[in-house]
Amino acid sequence: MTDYSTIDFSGLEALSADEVVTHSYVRDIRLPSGKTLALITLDNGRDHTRPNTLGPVTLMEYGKTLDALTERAAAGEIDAVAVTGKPYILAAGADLSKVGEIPSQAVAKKMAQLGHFVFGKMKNVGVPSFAFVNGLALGGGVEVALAADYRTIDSSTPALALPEVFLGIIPGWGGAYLLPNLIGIENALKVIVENPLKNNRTLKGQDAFDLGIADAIFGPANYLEDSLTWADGVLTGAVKVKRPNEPGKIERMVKWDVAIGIARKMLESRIGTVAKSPYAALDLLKAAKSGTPEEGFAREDDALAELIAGDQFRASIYAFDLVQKRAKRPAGAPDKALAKPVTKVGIIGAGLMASQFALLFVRRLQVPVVITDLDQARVDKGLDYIRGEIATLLSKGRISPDESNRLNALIHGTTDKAEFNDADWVIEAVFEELGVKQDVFAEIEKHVSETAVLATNTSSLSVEQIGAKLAHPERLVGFHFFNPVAVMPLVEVVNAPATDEATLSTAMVTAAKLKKNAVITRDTPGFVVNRILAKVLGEAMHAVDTGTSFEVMNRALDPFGLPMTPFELLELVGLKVGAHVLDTHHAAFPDRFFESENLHGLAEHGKIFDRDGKGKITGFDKKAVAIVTPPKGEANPMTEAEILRRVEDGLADEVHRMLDDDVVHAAEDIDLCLILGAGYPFQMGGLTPYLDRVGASERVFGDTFHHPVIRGVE
Ligand SMILES: NC(=O)c1ccc[n+]([C@@H]2O[C@H](COP(=O)([O-])OP(=O)(O)OC[C@H]3O[C@@H](n4cnc5c(N)ncnc54)[C@H](O)[C@@H]3O)[C@@H](O)[C@H]2O)c1
Repeated sequence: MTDYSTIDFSGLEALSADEVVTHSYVRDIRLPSGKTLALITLDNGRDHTRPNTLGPVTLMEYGKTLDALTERAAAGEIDAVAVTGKPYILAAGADLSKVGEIPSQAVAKKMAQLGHFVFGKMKNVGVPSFAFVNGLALGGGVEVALAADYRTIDSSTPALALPEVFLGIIPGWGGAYLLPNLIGIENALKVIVENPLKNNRTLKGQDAFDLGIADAIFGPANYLEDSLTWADGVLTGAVKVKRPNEPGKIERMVKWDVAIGIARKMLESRIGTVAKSPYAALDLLKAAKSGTPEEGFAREDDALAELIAGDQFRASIYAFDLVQKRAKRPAGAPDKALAKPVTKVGIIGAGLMASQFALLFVRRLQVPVVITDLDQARVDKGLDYIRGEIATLLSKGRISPDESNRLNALIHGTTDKAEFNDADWVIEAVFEELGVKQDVFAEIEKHVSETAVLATNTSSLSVEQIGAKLAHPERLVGFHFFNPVAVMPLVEVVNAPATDEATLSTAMVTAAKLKKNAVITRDTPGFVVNRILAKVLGEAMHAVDTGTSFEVMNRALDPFGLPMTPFELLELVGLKVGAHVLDTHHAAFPDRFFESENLHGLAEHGKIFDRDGKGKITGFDKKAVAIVTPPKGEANPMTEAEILRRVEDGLADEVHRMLDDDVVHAAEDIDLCLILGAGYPFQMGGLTPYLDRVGASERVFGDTFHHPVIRGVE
């Protein structure tokens, strides 16, 4: 058992020279029964935009406060202790930028132990302890509350979460042990593993109460008074605390391991096995079934220290920073003041992509959206989809009946291009054929005003060539969404040679209004995401074309960390689309990109995998394997390691060229595109830190993309 009192934590303050200290202010409150409750308020003295955080100095002060209260409890001066936060905020957890500066695993371990040391004092204060979760509580903020005997929560709490797994670490200040023992294993898995991986989903006050994280819930109007009265009831015995989700014997003996097993399978199929933190969290949750809190906390210390010092946490911090900062202020964005107002949107094509972004435009811009296609039947199909989605949003309570009526009234479908006359933003998503797109724009230009902006959703054609028949090519910009549009946060904004500043600015401002992150790219084949994926998929197809088995190829890139295997990705984007993308890249860069006859064969055949009734992969389709397998004697199979190395080196070369050619402004933009447009996991930190870490950058161009290389410490 760790005796935290013997550990010297004094070195840790150095890590937080500029820590904004969250102070612990204490005041005594007389409860209705006459008992005295010492209320600690955590407050960093800043406004609500700077939540309380928990750096080493803060924790040490909180610890000293609890020491003083322990003495007062022993002297009989107080009957209870409670902790709450400044208005609407309990605490947002550790200051992660500082955690990233931890120099060694030994220091990381001390940081983990400091949390346990301090929060342990709450448990041992000698009188009943309460946490009043009066608002935002994230990570360590939740663990402050879990350390108390009882909790209440404000129903207006906007977000409560243990997001650590998302950032490559685990809830290591008590969360991984205490939460499952409070709310049961299935609920704890949701909070600690599933939600972080679902785009970092958080709980509202009511959700947290329903899961059993809090024992009582009160509205914001009299939250503190109500919590104090309730606490008084607990002290006097008038209130009996019930914990229906607390795990019983049967749950521990039967359900626990089963739930962990199911979660593990879910993880393996969704994110592969490369990301360490979700699996470390699973191991801790599994072990939390039995043993003392002290044993659980010691395991948390070890796991947290190892992860904090490792590559993946540093990579996550880098990725988090990109998404928080660089994505919000895109490199090379022109003056916003140049942007033209968008008061009516025209959409050409009512297919898969067009109908999805028609919905997005109407919801986010709240302006009339007119959609067209080759004939009325196709228009109607697109409209049916959009209206169906609006109905679903309404039935789920995501929009009000008024909003639903408004959106339906704003959407209009037609085959008459004259209805585009007053549109000031027109975007096309017709077939991916140059001639078709050129003709579509030449035709629409006859209808729209002089100043209307035109946008193309092409995935890989040249925007310059698409605009070749335009009288005003300066008004055309690439605006490349990713499927599914509602989920994928990226838009590649393609700045073609003729595109003028006002058009580019309109595109950037429009992307922001759509709540998408825009990255500006040059007008080069595949822009960023498809060029990288074409490289990966081309190498993968080349491996099987030359005789590597499907099994070997399909697993070879696992360490690279993409959320799915190359073959799964090909089926997801569609085999025909995939073949087309490879052809386009081969045509542009014949010396570096493979095309694949076999992929066309697979596209004709229609599938690679066998699947069960629920769509789950059960194996490779025999016919697909036969199509690709070369005749005996011609086969020259590769090993998994050879394929991985080819892909890594090929990507290092490609990214290096992209930067030389100014396809984007910096390596960070390529990383951002992969994270936001291809689901590349945070734990990998984007593509370029990965290529540096595995040595591909050095091998290929004798340098690294990042100086210093983003990696962990010993
Ligand atoms: N599917 C994806 O994942 C994806 C992702 C990003 C970009 N894109 C790009 O979006 C575009 C559309 O792709 P999609 O998957 O939505 O295809 P789709 O086949 O589902 O839709 C294309 C629609 O355009 C219509 N159309 C064709 N010619 C037209 C014309 N002259 N006037 C009006 N309508 C016309 C077709 O009838 C069809 O309904 C392509 O350029 C594609 O590369 C697709």
